[in-house]
Amino acid sequence: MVFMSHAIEIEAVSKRYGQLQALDRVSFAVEPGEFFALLGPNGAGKTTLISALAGLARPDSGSIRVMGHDVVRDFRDARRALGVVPQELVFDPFLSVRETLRFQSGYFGLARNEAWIDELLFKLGLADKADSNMRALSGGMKRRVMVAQALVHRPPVVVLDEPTAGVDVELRQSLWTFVQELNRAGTTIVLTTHYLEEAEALCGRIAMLKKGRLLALENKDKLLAHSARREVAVKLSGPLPDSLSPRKLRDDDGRAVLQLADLSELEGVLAELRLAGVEVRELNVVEADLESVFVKMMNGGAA
Ligand SMILES: Nc1ncnc2c1ncn2[C@@H]1O[C@H](COP(=O)(O)OP(=O)(O)OP(=O)(O)O)[C@@H](O)[C@H]1O
Repeated sequence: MVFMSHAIEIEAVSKRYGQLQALDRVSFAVEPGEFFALLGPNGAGKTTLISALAGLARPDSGSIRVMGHDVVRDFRDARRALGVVPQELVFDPFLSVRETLRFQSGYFGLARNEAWIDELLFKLGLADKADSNMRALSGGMKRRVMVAQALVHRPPVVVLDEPTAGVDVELRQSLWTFVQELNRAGTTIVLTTHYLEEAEALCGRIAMLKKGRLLALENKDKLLAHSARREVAVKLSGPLPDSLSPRKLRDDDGRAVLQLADLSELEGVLAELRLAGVEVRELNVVEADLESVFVKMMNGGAA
C-alpha cells in the first residue's frame, strides 16, 4: 500500500492573543487534490490559521503538517510545499514584476525558473507588465502578482486568503479559471472568501469557523441538502388559509412565502390549498444557498 499523507493536517490547534482565544482546538484535514473553502465572519480566526499554516504565527498548542511536514519542526519542507496568497498586498515597490518573481524564486533556491515565470505572467495577464515597477501597478494587477508569487515554486498546496477582495469581475473570473486549472492538474486549493457564491461554485468541502472554533465541516452538497431552509413562494387566487399561516415567512410581491422543513411537505401544503378552494397561480421553490446556510450556522442554529 502506498502511504499518502494529507495535503494539510491540522490537529487541535489553539492560539491566544492576550485574553482573546483566536483559535480553539481546531482540527481538520484537507486531502490532496481538494478544492476546500474556509469560511467564517470577520475575526473568526481564518487568517490566524493560515499564518500558522505558513509558519508565520506559532500556535500555543497543537500541530500542523503540510504534505506530511510539520510546519514548526520541518519548516523548510512544509513552506516549500505551500503557496500562500496573502490578504494584504505585500511587495517591494522598487522591484519590477519580473524581479519580484525572480526574487521569490531565489528564496526557494530556484535559479533557472524563467520559463515558469513567463508562463505565470502569461496566464495571469501580466505579460505586458513584466518590466513595470510594482508601485506603478493598479491594485488588481498587484493582486495578480501576489498570486504569481505564491505559485513561483510550484507548490502542491495553495492557500488563497480573500484573493478577490476588491477585485473587479473580470479579474475574479480569470483568476478562478486559472485556479481551477491548477486544481484539475492536481494542486490542492484552500480558499477563504467573503463571496459565498464563489465558495459555492468552486469548492467541494467547506469548513466554517466562528470565534476560533470549527462549527462545521461538510461536503458542500450535504451542507446544502441538510439546510432547513426550503421555501416555496405561491401566488394564490384568494387569501392564505389559516391552517397555513404558521408557515408563512413573508409576503413577496403578491406571493406568500412559506417555510417547508423539506420538499415532501409541499404535497401537504397543496392539499390544504385545494381543501380551502384556493387556486395556485404561480409556484416557486427556493432552494437553500450557501449564504443562507452560513447565516444560519453563524447565528447559532444547526443547518
Ligand atoms: N497579532 C494579533 N494580536 C492581537 N490580536 C490579533 C492578532 N491577530 C489577530 N488577532 C485577533 O484574533 C481574532 C482572529 O483574527 P483573524 O484575523 O484570524 O480573523 P479572520 O477570520 O481572518 O477575520 P477577517 O475575515 O476579518 O480577516 C480577531 O479577533 C483579531 O482581532
